[in-house]
Amino acid sequence: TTAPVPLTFPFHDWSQELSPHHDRLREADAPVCPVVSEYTGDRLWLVTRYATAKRLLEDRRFSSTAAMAPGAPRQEPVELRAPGTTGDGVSVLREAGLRTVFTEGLGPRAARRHGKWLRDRADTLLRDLAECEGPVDLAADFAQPLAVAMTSRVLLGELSTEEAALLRDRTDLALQFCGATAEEQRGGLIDIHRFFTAHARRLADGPGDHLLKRLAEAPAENGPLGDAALSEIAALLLIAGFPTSSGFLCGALITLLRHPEAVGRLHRDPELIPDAVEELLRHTPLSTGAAKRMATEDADIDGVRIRRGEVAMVSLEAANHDPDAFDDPDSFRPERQGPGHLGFGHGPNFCPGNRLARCLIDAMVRAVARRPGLHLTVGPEEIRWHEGLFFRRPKAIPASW
Ligand code: HEM
Ligand SMILES: CC[C@@H]1NC(=O)[C@H](Cc2c[nH]c3ccccc23)NC1=O
Repeated sequence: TTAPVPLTFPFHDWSQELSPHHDRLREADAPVCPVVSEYTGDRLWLVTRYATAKRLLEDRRFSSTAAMAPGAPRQEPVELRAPGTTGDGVSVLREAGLRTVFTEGLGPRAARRHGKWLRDRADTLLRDLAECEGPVDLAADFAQPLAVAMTSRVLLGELSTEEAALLRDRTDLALQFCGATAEEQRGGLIDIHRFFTAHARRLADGPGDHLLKRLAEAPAENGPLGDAALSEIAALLLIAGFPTSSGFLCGALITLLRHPEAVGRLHRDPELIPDAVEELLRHTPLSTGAAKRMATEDADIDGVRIRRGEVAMVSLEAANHDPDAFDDPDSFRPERQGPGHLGFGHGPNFCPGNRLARCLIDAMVRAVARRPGLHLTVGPEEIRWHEGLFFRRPKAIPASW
């Protein structure tokens, strides 16, 4: 008998329909399954069950930093590091003693400070669209401009329309599994690095109260941030904060428009919006890849021996759809009670931007709930998606009132 051919990863589910592999893996006995990276041939472990995912993500023997190191087994075609950079902005922040400034700059106070104008911007964008005749594109003219506004005013400083377009195109190029050669992807990473080498200091010194300014002006333990460190940090804010927010807002919008009765309930009772935001974060798949951790010592997870140096990946979207954790997981139920979702991960690398992201999503949902009757003008299966992106995003969301 021939050994079973291990699954290759990723599963190529570029739309919001989760791959049938996830169901099969969850039903199979092994909650930790061997897969092979389609692009590097590296052998990796994949976790798809909620309980196993939480346990692994809070297990200190599994390191995110080690999984990013050069030469580590990996899912992505090219290492996410421009030549001459560490490719690990989180460690640059830690070594500069700026993690507290960073997390506070993204924390509840920042979310409250920016909440008012984010809601006004979301409402204005949607009101202007409501005055248009015929169908509108909620991706290009609502979700993405809202994500750009947040990235500019909260994270990086005032980006021009051209700069935002350049950065969106280069992050799409760099952060994808297929659709570009390895050389083109490296070029995308280099262009992002070049952009911030040229502009990070100007953005930090420019107008506004954004995070890059707060980091550049903070009294770092090891002296103020040099240009190279500032550029790495700016690239981290972009890569972690922009394609994720933009893709998520688009995906969450589609989920809302497919559930008009839920939007009607939120219109009548806006107090339900925060719970709806959490259910959107559970239900809406964002990453087509997985959160990766390298074992820094041999570890047994659910009877599977993961050896030191091997990399385990957690599919957060599979865990968020685990029937053992969530009743009828594929249905969108804003009033659902139950365990916390893993839409922002779990454990030491839990998303530090989660408060700001919740505030952004809340602003989007509030604007949609104020104008019920908005609906897709195509069937959900007709929506076209950017194929291959790490963070799913549709090419357009045709809608009308
Ligand atoms: C809807 C929007 C967002 C979602 C769904 C999201 C989700 C996540 C998830 C799941 C992780 C954990 C990855 C892992 O465990 O390896 C993460 C990490 C991270 N996120 Fe977010 N995020 C969003 C927006 C943001 C924003 C706006 C920022 C602002 C800069 C941000 C900054 C980060 C950073 C720096 C990390 C790495 C944390 C670490 O490795 O210690 N995210 N995010
Ligand atoms: C190389 C593939 C790429 N590498 C990562 O570390 C992230 C981890 C992650 C899972 N869901 C998220 C949502 C927002 C931000 C990050 C994540 N996912 C990826 O696809």
